[in-house]
Amino acid sequence: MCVCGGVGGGGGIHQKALYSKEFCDLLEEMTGITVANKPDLFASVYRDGNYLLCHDDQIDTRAIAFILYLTPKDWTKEDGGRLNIYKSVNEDIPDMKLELYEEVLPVRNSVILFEVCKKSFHEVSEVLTKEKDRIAIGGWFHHQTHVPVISTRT
Ligand SMILES: O=C(O)CCC(=O)C(=O)O
Ligand SMILES: [Fe+2]
Repeated sequence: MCVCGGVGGGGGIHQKALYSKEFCDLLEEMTGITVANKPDLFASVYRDGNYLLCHDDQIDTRAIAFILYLTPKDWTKEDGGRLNIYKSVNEDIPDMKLELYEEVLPVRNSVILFEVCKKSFHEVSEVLTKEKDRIAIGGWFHHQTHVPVISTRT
């Protein structure tokens, strides 16, 4: 499952809101996954020439990944830095053959959420501009109970 949305009202994402029961309940309503209310958080900056190779995010009890883009307002397709989401063609060996499912432009103040699972392959394509930084805040909500990791790729 993969959801894209906007952050309205100029409020942005606050740590307090992310750590609230209300937000976890909303995630559960949207995804059917029960998560703990202590997500890991990270901030990232990709500059000209930076990229992230394809991976599935699976580590420990990660359940739902989220990324909020804080890119300049005028980020375009030509600037690169897309989040490419792949779909697995082979059910039994998920990383054997991947097809591009969606290319997400990191639009300022947009949020993407996706389930972390053995098929959640994605990558960040190369940033192609010297003028703009691809800044984002992201993280992972964890399963409340332990779910064994199938693959050790990250
Ligand atoms: O910045 C993004 O769009 C994705 C980053 C990512 O996949 C990661 O940090 O694991
Ligand atoms: Fe990732």
